[in-house]
Amino acid sequence: MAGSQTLIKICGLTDEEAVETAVEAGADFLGFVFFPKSPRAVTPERVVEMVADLPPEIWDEVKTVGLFVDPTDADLDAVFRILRLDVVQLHGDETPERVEHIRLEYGVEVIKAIGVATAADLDGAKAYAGIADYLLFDAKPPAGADRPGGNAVSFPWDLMLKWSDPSDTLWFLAGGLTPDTVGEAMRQSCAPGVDVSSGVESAPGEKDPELIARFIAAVAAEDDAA
Ligand SMILES: O=C(O)c1ccccc1NCC(=O)[C@H](O)[C@H](O)COP(=O)(O)O
Repeated sequence: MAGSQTLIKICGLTDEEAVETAVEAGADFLGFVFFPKSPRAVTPERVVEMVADLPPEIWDEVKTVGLFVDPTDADLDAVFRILRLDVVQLHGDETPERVEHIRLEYGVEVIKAIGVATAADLDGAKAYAGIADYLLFDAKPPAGADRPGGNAVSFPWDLMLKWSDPSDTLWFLAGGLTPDTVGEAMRQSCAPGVDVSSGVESAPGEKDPELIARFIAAVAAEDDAA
């Protein structure tokens, strides 16, 4: 396992080979999408199958993330009855109070996604700093998109240099990253973590193991060079 300083989340995993590649290459977070309209949507039963053959010792280093959009407690219960997740990613309009409730009620870490187009969007994120365990800064969806994330769209990475947070909550840069762009994105944003979905796919919902390995190697190379 390679391992790197910058946290790496591979999101929208849908098959065993991609999961194994992500783990072997050194991903820190494995993301599974529980948003029915997504081409990456999975069931909790399917996630149980996908991770079943991973060596148990990896769970000291790797976290499972379930991605939801404005979930009710019933939505979360339906997944947690079958699958124990380490982290819940909230990609909708969840309030800080809702983030806090989910952390306490489900005993999980929470990643709160924040849509970014301009520096003004960073102001709204401050309400979640120190409440969510991690923030994830993602591009706002294009007009007419049928999902709030996973759209292969970027925002200006250097906007993140304007982010200041006394609580030092860890954060991910997301949105349209690829193996070819992630190094430059890391240099421009100084992100402590990076997240990718579309950029490691051959088609929506079909992860490409080679692209996953290249993405993680590119992050490690940038870490080594820094
Ligand atoms: O992936 C989806 O289909 C999705 C659906 C609903 C909300 C969020 C979704 N994806 C979020 C992500 O995969 C990432 O956290 C992030 O948006 C980066 O995606 P990408 O631009 O595809 O790399």
